[in-house]
Amino acid sequence: MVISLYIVLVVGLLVIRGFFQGRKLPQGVRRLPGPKGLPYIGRVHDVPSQTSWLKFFEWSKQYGPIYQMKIFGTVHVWISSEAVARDLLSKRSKIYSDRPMIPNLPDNRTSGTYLALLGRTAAWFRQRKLCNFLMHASSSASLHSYPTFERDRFLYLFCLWPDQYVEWIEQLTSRTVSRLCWGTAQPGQVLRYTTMGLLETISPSGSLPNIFNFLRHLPVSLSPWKKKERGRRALEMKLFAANLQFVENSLRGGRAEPSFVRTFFETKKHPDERVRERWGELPEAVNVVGLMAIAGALTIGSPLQSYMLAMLHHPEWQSRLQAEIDAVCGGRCPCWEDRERLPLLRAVVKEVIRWRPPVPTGIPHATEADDIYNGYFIPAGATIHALEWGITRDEAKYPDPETFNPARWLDPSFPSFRAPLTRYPNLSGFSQFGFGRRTCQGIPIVEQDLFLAMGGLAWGFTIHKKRDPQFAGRELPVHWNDYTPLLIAKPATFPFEAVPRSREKVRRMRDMYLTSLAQTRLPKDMDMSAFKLELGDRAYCDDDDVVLCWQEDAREGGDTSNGEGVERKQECVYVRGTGDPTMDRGSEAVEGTEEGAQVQRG
Ligand code: HEM
Repeated sequence: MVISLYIVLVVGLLVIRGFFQGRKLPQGVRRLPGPKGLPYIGRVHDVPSQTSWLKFFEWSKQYGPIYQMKIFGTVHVWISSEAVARDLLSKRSKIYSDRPMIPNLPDNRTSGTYLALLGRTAAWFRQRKLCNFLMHASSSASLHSYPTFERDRFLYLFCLWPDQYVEWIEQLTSRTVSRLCWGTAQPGQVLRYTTMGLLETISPSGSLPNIFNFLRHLPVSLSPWKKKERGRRALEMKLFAANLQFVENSLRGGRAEPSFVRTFFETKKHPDERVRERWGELPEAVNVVGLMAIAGALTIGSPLQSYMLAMLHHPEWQSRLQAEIDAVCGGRCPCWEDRERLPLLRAVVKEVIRWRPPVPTGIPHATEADDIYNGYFIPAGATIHALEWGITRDEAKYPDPETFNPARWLDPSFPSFRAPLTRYPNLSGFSQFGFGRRTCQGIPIVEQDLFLAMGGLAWGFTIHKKRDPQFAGRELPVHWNDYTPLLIAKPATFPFEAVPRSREKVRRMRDMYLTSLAQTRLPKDMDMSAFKLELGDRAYCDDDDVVLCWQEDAREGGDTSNGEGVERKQECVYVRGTGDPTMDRGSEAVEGTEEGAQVQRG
């Protein structure tokens, strides 16, 4: 009886909704073109679960730079032209700056937890202002050199164990944002894990309810997605609370490193009450900082891996880049202060992002009112996708778009060229970071991280295709475009050889690593108790998914280097049974142990 009533109610609501959405349009106004689909479900069956952006781009070639498709009653608009995206998302941002509801995280617009997913609410406005203030304070202090210290650590670990490149890249990015957020790299590994889980929760291809949205009505007991998200969120909250506790303890001891949270606390001590109150209350600041950590933990790793892919397929650009770095830096590794004199390195950074957009489908906006654009009707409540993959393939702006060609940013004959080369190319205002009022706020971090890491890789290594000794040294094939399907896409792993360019450079890398350790190690008596997550802390509810919690001990006398190779002593943060090979790899070493294990190589 209850079920029948429920079905009648749902069908009734759908009919009413269909009636309003199917209403007559004003004279001379048309609906956007687009692929016709089956009633109600639209063309959902035609969207591949892998590299969906290629299909959306293919449709844009057929239907034009802006087209629509109805899926489960919602109008989805796809934009593949930067000009159209700017016309709507930037110039009409008053009605195009909302976010759609995510079926697998249905309170995303209102809960205030994740700024990037909030609707255009007062909380979003406040949080964005705070985010902006914290970013500005940190970037005007050159991000406290954290990206350099972490890059130096990364290069030597990559040199010792290049096969584990994904691990080192993701440690680099998650440790850097952890330090920016909380003044310590300690949370980096758990942050990676909880962020990957959140990506699955919100990505269309990550959880079934995001495609078949009626599944969101299932009770928790019948919904593996809800259970998984609850467990993930519980761990994330525990992590953020531990991080806050750590900063508070460090402040009490007068030894807090610079961080977003420290900056926030400092404003609370300001003599002027208006300044004290300007940035809101602590619980909201904890969420804002947490979101900034999430936003930076994995995104930056994607272009770093794409850089390696690009160098494997285009060795000529690697040689040119090395020549530029050698000429300008005279044998030392590039540093952030060199940026004006390294335009090719900046062009490579930008071209990697253009060639393989890290967020290829974009993060959707939503409309708050009906609109008419060039005679086409866009209804209120539509989901608007700036298809970043398509935008970077606009032949008018990027001739021969499939070719990786950094010259398009350096040579005046290309439409994307901009002078002066001491300043351009840079990432500011680049379409790949979104549009209008929702533009990405992490560009200073991305810019510095990528410049230093790509520059360091080109300085230290020649990356080339691996040869197979069993087949007369034949080159092992490397894919061009096999990317993971979540909202942030990263390349599937590939074989390669990373040859250090000289013995001298390896020696320098080791010195840089040791210096970075010395500069970043915390005093011996530092209170790290906040980070003692328990062995077996559950991240997910499935029995297999157990967080083992390794933490690198970064105190004096903790993480040590024996001067030859590197000895990694870890206490706890690892994850089993996630199906993610990156996560699984470390678990072998800790299986069955409580204290952790020593991993020694090199
Ligand atoms: C390669 C790295 C990154 C890429 C490609 C990227 C890209 C994007 C994109 C496409 C959006 C959506 C813009 C829109 O809706 O129009 C976005 C939003 C955002 N990003 Fe990033 N991002 C990156 C790294 C970061 C980092 C390191 C941070 C750290 C603070 C960050 C913070 C944010 C925030 C706070 C938003 C939400 C803005 C809002 O909704 O108001 N991003 N990013």
